[in-house]
Amino acid sequence: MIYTCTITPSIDYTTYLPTFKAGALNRADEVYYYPGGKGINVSRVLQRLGRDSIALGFAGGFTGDYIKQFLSDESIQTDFTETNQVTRINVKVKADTESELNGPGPTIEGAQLEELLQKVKNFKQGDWFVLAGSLPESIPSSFFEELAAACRENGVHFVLDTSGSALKQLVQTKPFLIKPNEHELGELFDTTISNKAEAVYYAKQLVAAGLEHVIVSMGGEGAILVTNNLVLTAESPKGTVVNTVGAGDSLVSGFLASYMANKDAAAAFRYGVASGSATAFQTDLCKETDVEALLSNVLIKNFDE
Ligand SMILES: Nc1ncnc2c1ncn2[C@@H]1O[C@H](COP(=O)(O)OP(=O)(O)OP(=O)(O)O)[C@@H](O)[C@H]1O
Ligand SMILES: O=P(O)(O)OC[C@@]1(O)O[C@H](CO)[C@@H](O)[C@@H]1O
Repeated sequence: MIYTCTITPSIDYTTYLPTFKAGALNRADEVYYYPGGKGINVSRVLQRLGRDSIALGFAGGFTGDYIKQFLSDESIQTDFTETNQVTRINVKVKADTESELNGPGPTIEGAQLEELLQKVKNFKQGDWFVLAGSLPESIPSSFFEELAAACRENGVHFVLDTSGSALKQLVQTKPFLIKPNEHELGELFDTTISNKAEAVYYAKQLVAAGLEHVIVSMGGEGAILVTNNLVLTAESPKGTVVNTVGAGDSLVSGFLASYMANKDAAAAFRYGVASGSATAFQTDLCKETDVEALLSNVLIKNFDE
């Protein structure tokens, strides 16, 4: 089974308007209320690609109920730990520029963390655990290290998509896959990454330190993949960008769905990049037919030093 975990879920209140003026009253033409948070997006795309998963994490209040109902309507199993706080609403403004306003994560009590840890300890060999999204500073990083250790002990593949100091700490647990974007990879090495050659240079250091698959996503520029025996670059397909929220999560889902089917990292990389772009080209997350239609437009090359 694949388990996704979103410590800080959200409702993504996604608004479309021609122009946005800070400090003025703006009126949107269209609005959408999607369940969000990176692990939840991964579960939603996996479901669209024909893979079951169980979405874990913390949810509470009327927004938490909305998220659970929405996922249940999409036939996605959930096993959230209930909090007594209202799950955040993240505001996404799609106008002449894209702006985002994300709320803070919840405060989680010790007993609630313990509940999640016990769930992870019960995973079986060959299961997958995708920990994705921001990890509140109020939760000690030792907790996430315990989750990673439980995965290692039970033969569970650990996939990590987070940022900031949490990424710095957890990269040392040598996940099966990490997928930072170029800014997150830059933060990890206290530098700025501005092209694929630089991304490859730093991703190689992570693989040398024991990570199995490092994908660095670079928005409209595509992505790179480094493993022990592959160094690949991908140019993403061209298209009309509508909403890039969740594009990175779609890349992760596409990679995992394909990798589980064929155990072929290069093919999975192509599928992941196509999934990311398919999401960027529509309001909601991609569907399987959108991904299949873009596959041949992803240009994969071996990286030449
Ligand atoms: N403008 C774009 N045109 C085509 N493809 C895109 C575009 N933006 C994103 N993508 C696709 O989606 C993938 C992931 O995008 P990106 O690097 O923006 O992820 P991210 O920063 O993790 O996003 P998020 O956190 O919103 O999920 C890219 O590798 C690419 O395949
Ligand atoms: O605040 P975080 O946890 O870093 O990111 C949360 C978020 O921006 O990421 C997802 C897209 O990847 C959205 O669904 C969600 O609103």
